[in-house]
Amino acid sequence: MTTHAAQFINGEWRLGEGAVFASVNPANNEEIWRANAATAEQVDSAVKAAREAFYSWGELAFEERLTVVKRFAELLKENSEALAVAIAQETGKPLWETRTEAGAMVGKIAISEKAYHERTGVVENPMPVGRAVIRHKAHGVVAVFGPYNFPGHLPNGHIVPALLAGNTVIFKPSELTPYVAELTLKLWEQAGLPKGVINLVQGEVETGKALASHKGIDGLFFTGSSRTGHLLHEQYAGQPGKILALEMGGNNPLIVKDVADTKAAVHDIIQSAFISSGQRCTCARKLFLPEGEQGDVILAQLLKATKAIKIGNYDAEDQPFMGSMISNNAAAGMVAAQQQLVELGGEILLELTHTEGTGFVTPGIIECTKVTDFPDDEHFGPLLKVFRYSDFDAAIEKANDTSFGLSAGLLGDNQADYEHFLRRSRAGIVNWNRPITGASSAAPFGGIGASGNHRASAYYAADYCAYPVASVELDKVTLPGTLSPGLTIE
Ligand SMILES: NC(=O)C1=CN([C@@H]2O[C@H](COP(=O)(O)OP(=O)(O)OC[C@H]3O[C@@H](n4cnc5c(N)ncnc54)[C@H](O)[C@@H]3O)[C@@H](O)[C@H]2O)C=CC1
Ligand SMILES: O=C(O)CCC(=O)N[C@@H](CCC(=O)O)C(=O)O
Repeated sequence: MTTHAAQFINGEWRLGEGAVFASVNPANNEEIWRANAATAEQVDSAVKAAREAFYSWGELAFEERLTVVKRFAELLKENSEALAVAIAQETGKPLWETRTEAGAMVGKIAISEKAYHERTGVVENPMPVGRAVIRHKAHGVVAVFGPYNFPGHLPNGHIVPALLAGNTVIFKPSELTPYVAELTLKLWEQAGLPKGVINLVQGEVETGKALASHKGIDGLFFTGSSRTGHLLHEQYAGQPGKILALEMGGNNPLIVKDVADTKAAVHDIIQSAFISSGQRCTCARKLFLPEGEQGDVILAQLLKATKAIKIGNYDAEDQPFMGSMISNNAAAGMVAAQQQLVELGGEILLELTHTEGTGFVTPGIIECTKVTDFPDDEHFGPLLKVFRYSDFDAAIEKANDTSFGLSAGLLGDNQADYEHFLRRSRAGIVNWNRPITGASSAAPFGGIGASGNHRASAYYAADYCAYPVASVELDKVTLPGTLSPGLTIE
């Protein structure tokens, strides 16, 4: 495959001037995309183009910006199958799932429009003299960094609200999913976004560093690993004027207590732990099961159902539940994580196995109750750690024993247990009798601790896309009826 013009800067597709990199289908290693990375100079051109475009884009009426964004939504709908196929080819996720991702991208537009008005609308309050008005203004030029696991939906969750608010954008996608980013940018171009309003810089870490450290950006919206997020946070220290929104990983617990329908519990556990081959930041990593008969029954059913999970190619006619992981390396990393847990005292109940040379793994379940030095790492794949408990409070305490705090859930039929769990749980998403994946775009999405920096995304993304401006206003300069003591104005 030859290189091609993959950098979208100032409304033009340009050849990158950096090193060549490629994207492969992780299921069969077929190359699907190849191009040269953007250099620091090209990143600089993108930032300058975005700055130039900001003045006119930011000053358009909201309805004018919305018109372009709605055209993008129409194009997304028309091209949703092509986009779903591209996401599936590049990530290995099955088509049934990537079709929902393409659908979520369309849904984001109406939700962001509503959030713009509700979260950042104009509010007027009368004052004894004049009125107090709250308005919101765009920050300016913002960088958006995306992860590979939802290469369409998650960057879109930053880009759409950022553009609606009036910012201009430089998008740096994951180097593992450049093809999906390119297709998405072509739709923005077709939608008629003025030149420079959105720019795409593709490349590996060097391109990311050049953008993140560029002095000309006013903000950075990041979804990705906690490790990279922490690096960015350190890099932004001492720059209080720049807005940094970090959506990072999790080490998420799911507790089961007193359920009548054990099959339903098994369903919700599988949806929580193994959807997207465990590559969702919200996935359950730790499962707390009660000691005794109920826990034994659920565990036996879970092992049986997990063993039966269908794994396969994204386009198999009989669709699999799990496709390939993102890469051979990521899959090998999961085998290493499993081995590390065994060395720490974990007991494999269902082995995670890897088809070497591909991203395919089978889901694994490992009993970790006796692991004393449990590592607080996010294992971003289909490996579920099981802990048996005798005391609910002790289970909640152990569930909270993590530096992360993204999602948590209780499967249990007793409402009082849920209310107790909700009070004690330390996470940004706390669910009851539902899987802990599949968060709603109509709610805030973010975590505490090492999972984020209190700039929740999804419905609350509007908040970090604009800053509030408070004004006290009166139509004419007017002398007050009563002057302050000691003043004489004649
Ligand atoms: N909380 C949330 O909303 C979500 C969090 N995630 C997390 O994302 C991770 C998986 O995504 P990955 O693509 O592996 O994340 P990553 O952190 O490796 O990469 C994210 C982005 O940052 C860039 N990047 C990497 N190192 C950089 C550096 N030193 N300077 C500047 N840019 C850099 C990458 O090129 C990519 O565009 C998981 O940890 C997952 O939990 C994924 C989805 C949602
Ligand atoms: O951002 C939104 O609009 C809602 C959040 C969302 O879609 N979350 C998904 C995927 C996030 C991930 O884990 O990568 C989910 O909760 O399953």
